[in-house]
Amino acid sequence: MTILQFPKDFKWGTATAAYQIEGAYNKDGRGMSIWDTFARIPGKVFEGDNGDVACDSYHRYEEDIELMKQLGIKVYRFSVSWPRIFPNGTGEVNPKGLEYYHNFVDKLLENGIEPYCTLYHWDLPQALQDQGGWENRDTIDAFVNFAETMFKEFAGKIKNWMTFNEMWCSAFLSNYYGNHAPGKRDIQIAVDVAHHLLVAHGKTVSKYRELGAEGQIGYAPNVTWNEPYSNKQEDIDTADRGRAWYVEWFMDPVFKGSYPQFMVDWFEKKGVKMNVQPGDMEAIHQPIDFLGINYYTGGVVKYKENSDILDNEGINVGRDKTDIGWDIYPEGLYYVLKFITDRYGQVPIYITENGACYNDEPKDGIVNDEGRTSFLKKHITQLHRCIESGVNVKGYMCWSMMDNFEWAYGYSMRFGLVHVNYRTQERTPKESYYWYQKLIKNNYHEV
Ligand SMILES: CCOCCOc1ccc(-c2cn(C[C@@H]3NC[C@@H](O)[C@H]3O)nn2)cc1
Repeated sequence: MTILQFPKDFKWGTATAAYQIEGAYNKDGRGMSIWDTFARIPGKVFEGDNGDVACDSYHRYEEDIELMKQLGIKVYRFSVSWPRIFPNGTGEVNPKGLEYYHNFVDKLLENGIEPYCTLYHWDLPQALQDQGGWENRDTIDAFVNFAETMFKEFAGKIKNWMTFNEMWCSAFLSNYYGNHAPGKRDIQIAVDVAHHLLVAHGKTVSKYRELGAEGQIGYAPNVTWNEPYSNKQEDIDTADRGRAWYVEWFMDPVFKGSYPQFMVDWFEKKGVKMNVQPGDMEAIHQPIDFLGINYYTGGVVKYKENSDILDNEGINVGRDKTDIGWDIYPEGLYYVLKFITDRYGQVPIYITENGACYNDEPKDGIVNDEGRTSFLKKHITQLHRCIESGVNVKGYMCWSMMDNFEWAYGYSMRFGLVHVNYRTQERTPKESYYWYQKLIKNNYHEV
């Protein structure tokens, strides 16, 4: 047996997001978000599920934090519901919204758990969407205003901030594929939204520096690793596009101050214009303190003309899959993190999401989710390879602390270390919870 020892101060944690767990959608002054609206459109979400109640964590956060304490996590990644703080997106602050997050963060700190706060995890106030949402550049300043309010209100309590979760999903899944809110299907809108999100990120980082806020700030892109189906140049090129759509498109502007030219050329060939205003790239290109990485899966891609925006199609090469149908590809984590480090240097990295969907149910009070434990073992092994290879990994946050609203899949797909009975709200730690508890206690993984 070999011991894979993690660094002494490695930050083991878990992650969730407001719309997916809080519920209380209309409680204490919260305004509507685009996901409240989207989930109410027939056919958009599995069986018409929505986040009205979710895991009811708005009322049960003390119980949830007790489960986190027993798990032994050092850090907890959560997101703030923008419409709970600004029901109309801007203007009047909702004091009950601030009060909720003060109580929540105080309880985390009381239990020795460091809060890692994501400012935007997809729940844009509907009032701003009514003005054009992220297509409208005015939303950039609305976001900076929201962020500034949070930085000032939680100064000294929250010292780890992420601006945006998975910009690729907010831009392309939501405005090109249309699977997520607001559900548009227009590549030009998607590219414009991606750009506005990046400008909002950069302006928020600048505001954070201007305030002299204590702590660190970063963001959390989602990445994948695409292997070419063959050594044909057309397959290699399409695999590069597949990677760059998630990695370079959202990281080059931050770390290099420019978009990857080969992708700009590709999008322009597909009829997309780059609507970049003077000063935008400089605004985006602000030094950050850490990079969050969300990794779930990777794939093998083959060139196929006009198959979709990248002219590539995924090929099923027979890898095992989780219950949501995603390939289990742990090595992809190693390859993508090495690629990122080679391209952008030793930026501190936190795995801000990694986890698996397995829909096991309790039997006699036990949830034997061995698939999830196996997935975690394989990915944590690859993470150790990264550390051994010089990747500056500082922490790992398992997605997710508990089963929750998995967007268009509703409650049909379970990613939690803790099972949630949505009828009774009973929480049941799964066997993977106990494996992760031991890993955290030992700070090593034995293979
Ligand atoms: C139809 C074409 O499809 C192309 C790829 O489509 C997807 C779908 C989904 C994802 C996806 C989902 N998740 C999990 C969430 N991360 C944040 C947190 O809220 C989790 O719930 N990460 N990535 C990526 C790509």
